[in-house]
Amino acid sequence: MRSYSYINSAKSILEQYNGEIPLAVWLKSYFAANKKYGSKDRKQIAHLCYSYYRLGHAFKHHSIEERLLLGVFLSSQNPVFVLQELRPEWNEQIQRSPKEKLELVQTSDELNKIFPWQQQLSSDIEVDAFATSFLIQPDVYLRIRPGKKSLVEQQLSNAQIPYQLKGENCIAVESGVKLEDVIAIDKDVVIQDYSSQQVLTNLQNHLITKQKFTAWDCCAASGGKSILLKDTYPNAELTATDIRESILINLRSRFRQAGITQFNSYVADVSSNGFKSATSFDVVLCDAPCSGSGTWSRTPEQLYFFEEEKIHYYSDLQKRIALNASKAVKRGGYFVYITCSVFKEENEAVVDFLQEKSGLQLLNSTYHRGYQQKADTLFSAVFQLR
Ligand SMILES: C[S@@+](CC[C@H](N)C(=O)[O-])C[C@H]1O[C@@H](n2cnc3c(N)ncnc32)[C@H](O)[C@@H]1O
Repeated sequence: MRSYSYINSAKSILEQYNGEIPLAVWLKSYFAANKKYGSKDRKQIAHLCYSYYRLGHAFKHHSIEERLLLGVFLSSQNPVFVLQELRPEWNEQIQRSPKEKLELVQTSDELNKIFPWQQQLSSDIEVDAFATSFLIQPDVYLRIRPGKKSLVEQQLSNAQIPYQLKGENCIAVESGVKLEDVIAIDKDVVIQDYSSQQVLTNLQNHLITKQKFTAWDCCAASGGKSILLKDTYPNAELTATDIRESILINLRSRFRQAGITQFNSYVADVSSNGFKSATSFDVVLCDAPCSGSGTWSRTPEQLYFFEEEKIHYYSDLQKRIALNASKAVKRGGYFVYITCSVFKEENEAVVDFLQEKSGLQLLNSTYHRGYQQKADTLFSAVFQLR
């Protein structure tokens, strides 16, 4: 295919896609229905589409074609086929940093427009660095499970997969690497973002124990934080709940792989009026549903399609879930509130609300800032019921 065909195919996709389902899922079924694209074509076209959304709300007055070229220039680090033909002078500058490249092409301050919700952004997040991070594809991270480090390093080396150790038990690999055939996922490693791996460090500063204690992961999804908790505190007696049975089926299957056999899991809508847990726990984890704004460089289509009103929707839901869940904390026990959002209304405002309404005392709160290291940004706050 020629460059202009790639541009036209990407343009046609962008005109049809409306952001309702993840772009990766949408593209998969689009390419399955359009067999004429070979694997190289699919890669080029997908890269163009993702690059378009990486611009967020910048360059909105440009045509789709021009935005596709700008997007692919600003968010690629290696020469790109379409630029070779259509903007060879940009390909020569491709290895410059996104900020330098923006200076080459911008007519006004477009960096400020990539992420337009600066009023809602937490003051702990550096605006320019955060906006620039959308132009960079984050890495994929593996958390090595206890006792598996040398095995995992050996397996990656044997398969000649380049990797980088980031701290004791974290490995970064480039996105797109096929890992399933090389490593036992969930048994030996968990695919988990770098910042996501850090969210229990504040709890670990307060709760240092090898003893048994009870823990409830009240928004467990498929159990990423639950497995982290069990690896950190092997004697934790875990209960995992979620509003969706379908995701708990995934959790049970992952737990099987992970060798976690003793646990409770059931469906619970923790936001509902009058919800009350029948049991109380030493530790409650509340990894609440959120805008996901700290993870949008993985899913830049969400940056493009996000509607500001959603921030209030999530904040309200988070307050209801967190307050209901906080009532299940035993005296002396801990409550950990987590989101992958960068909006203060979803984080600092929920912490203030909990301090006012729940009787919990805030011990610490942190942004786990991944935006300058090709990772997600998460927020965590640890409370205690004294
Ligand atoms: C951010 S995800 C949790 C991710 C998970 N802890 C992990 O590490 O993989 C939030 C989860 O909250 C669940 N959820 C949404 N509303 C809920 C509610 N009212 N009660 C309980 N869970 C809810 C969602 O189904 C979703 O799985």
